[in-house]
Amino acid sequence: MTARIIDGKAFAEDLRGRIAGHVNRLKTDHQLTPGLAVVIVGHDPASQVYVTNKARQTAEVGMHSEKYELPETTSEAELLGLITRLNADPKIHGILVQLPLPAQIDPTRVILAIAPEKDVDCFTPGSVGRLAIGLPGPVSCTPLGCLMLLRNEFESMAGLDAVVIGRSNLVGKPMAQLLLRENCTVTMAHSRTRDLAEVVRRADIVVAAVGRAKMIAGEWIKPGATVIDVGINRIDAPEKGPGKTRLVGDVDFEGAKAVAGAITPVPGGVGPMTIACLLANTVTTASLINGLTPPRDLTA
Ligand SMILES: NC(=O)C1=CN([C@@H]2O[C@H](COP(=O)(O)OP(=O)(O)OC[C@H]3O[C@@H](n4cnc5c(N)ncnc54)[C@H](OP(=O)(O)O)[C@@H]3O)[C@@H](O)[C@H]2O)C=CC1
Ligand SMILES: Nc1nc(=O)c2c([nH]1)NC[C@@H]1CN(c3ccc(C(=O)N[C@@H](CCC(=O)O)C(=O)O)cc3)C=[N+]21
Repeated sequence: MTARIIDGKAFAEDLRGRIAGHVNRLKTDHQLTPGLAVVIVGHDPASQVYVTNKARQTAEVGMHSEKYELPETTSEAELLGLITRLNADPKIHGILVQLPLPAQIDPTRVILAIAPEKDVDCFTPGSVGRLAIGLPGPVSCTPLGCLMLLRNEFESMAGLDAVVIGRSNLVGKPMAQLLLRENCTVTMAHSRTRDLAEVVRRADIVVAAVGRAKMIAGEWIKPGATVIDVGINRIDAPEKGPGKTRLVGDVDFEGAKAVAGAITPVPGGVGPMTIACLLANTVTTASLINGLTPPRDLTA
């Protein structure tokens, strides 16, 4: 069996088209231009990829975008000061602070400083709580993107065995919540999981969000399973020339493709969906801040 390749890039393009339509309507009917501020501190390679692709696509859908690139040595007080200014800025409806942050900055303090109504990453306690009890609001961008791709694959996910590898607040935990909401039987795996291969072997749906190049082997995958690869890892690519690199996921793509039913590639899978969902969340928060009902087709 050779897996079908899930084209996240095309799906995201379609989603961005719908977002652009909503942005246009907010502009003409309500004189409202949704605005997104992205803050990056230091040089995490996955964050760099994210920022580059995001700035262009934000402009393409007609939104206002601001980018703050702060040096690795930025203090926690400086970052909190910037967030306070963005919280008060009426042009800004979404604030995204890229993780990971350098060691001198406590991510929890930063997350708690973000105005809840501008929390497009779904990081703050209120947003996380709403997601957990099933109330409407922004949903973490990457899990939302994965969910949209999965819903496109299945008429129903009820009763399927799903394993999420990784338990971060950014990806693993909210992903598990969404799969549970789809009535999957969800297993969460992490660095202390015993016999990960055996856990993965049982799964009809595998979501890998670890950050280790090709660590999920093809032989671990159940024949016919759907594999969603969230990982973004930059590895050396001497075949492209000296000093060149390329992006790979957490799954051994070639190995898994031979057994899986469907699989997302890296690049071109989850990454573009994350960006589209970030834009969708900014439309949602811009609407809510202005007392408007957010478009239903952009949320979970
Ligand atoms: N494509 C996209 O749009 C996005 C991609 N990413 C990428 O996804 C990956 C994960 O991101 P993020 O969740 O933020 O990462 P974190 O580093 O916050 O979390 C990694 C998780 O993987 C687990 N883990 C580490 N080693 C192993 C192992 N050997 N076996 C099983 N589990 C392990 C950790 O377990 P423990 O908790 O026990 O330490 C942890 O829960 C990264 O590559 C990141 O760049 C992230 C966001 C969006
Ligand atoms: N607060 C916070 N929220 C995040 O959502 C977040 C974060 N911090 N820190 C970093 C990770 C990483 N991440 C990516 C998103 C899209 C691509 C992406 O667009 N990927 C393209 C890459 C294309 C290319 O340039 O080759 C693809 O996979 O096709 C990559 C990485 C979001 N993250």
